[in-house]
Amino acid sequence: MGATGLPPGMDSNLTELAKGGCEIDWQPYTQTRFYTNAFIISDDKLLLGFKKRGFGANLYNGFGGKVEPGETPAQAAARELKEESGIDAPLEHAGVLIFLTEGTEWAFHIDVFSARSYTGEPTETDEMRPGWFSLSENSINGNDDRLGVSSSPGLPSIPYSKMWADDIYWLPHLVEGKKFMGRADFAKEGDKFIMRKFWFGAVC
Ligand SMILES: Nc1ncnc2c1[nH]c(=O)n2[C@H]1C[C@H](O)[C@@H](COP(=O)(O)OP(=O)(O)OP(=O)(O)O)O1
Repeated sequence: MGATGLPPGMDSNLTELAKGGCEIDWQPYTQTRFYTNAFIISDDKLLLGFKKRGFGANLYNGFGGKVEPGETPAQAAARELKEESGIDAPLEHAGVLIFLTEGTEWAFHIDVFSARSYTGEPTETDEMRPGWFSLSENSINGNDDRLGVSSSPGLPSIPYSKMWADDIYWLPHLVEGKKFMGRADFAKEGDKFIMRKFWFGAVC
């Protein structure tokens, strides 16, 4: 923990939402690389993409990627959303996720965005297969989404067991329209990423 009791890399204006994992030190890092991640909410539905290749393949996630030189995070988020799902949306900043993997000297700084409307039709691309998931309170949105029963006809509940392990701690907060910041340190075991330590806070 830093001097304020928050993990390194966090702003000071945060109220703890969730923390856990092993009693280990936060992984040190010397560089930061900037990424984006965007989530579309429409009525009681959430749009996710199934990542077909590359980093995070076979997981559901928001749409995003690297911030290119000369871009703001908001511009990168809009571009990545269009490239990966075919849609445009009035994205608003929703939070920041600092994400580390064991053995790397750098941290992902992921600016997370959300929008409550969009234009265009979500379309499968080389990288992502978009799909809608129910946000209804009647759908079971815990770890075992296989048992999920959605009240949005035909829609499954949010597939947390097939998403990055940190998402369950901040995505419900984003869906409620609240801002967050947090950190998750992962280890790599074979081709799997295991979350070792995490901390998430609400922005006051
Ligand atoms: N732990 C965790 N939770 C939620 N989301 C993420 C993570 N780690 C992550 O990396 N992400 C997100 C951040 C980004 O949206 C993607 C990673 O981007 P990706 O598309 O794989 O990046 P590149 O392929 O390098 O970039 P582009 O080529 O798309 O610019 O996952």
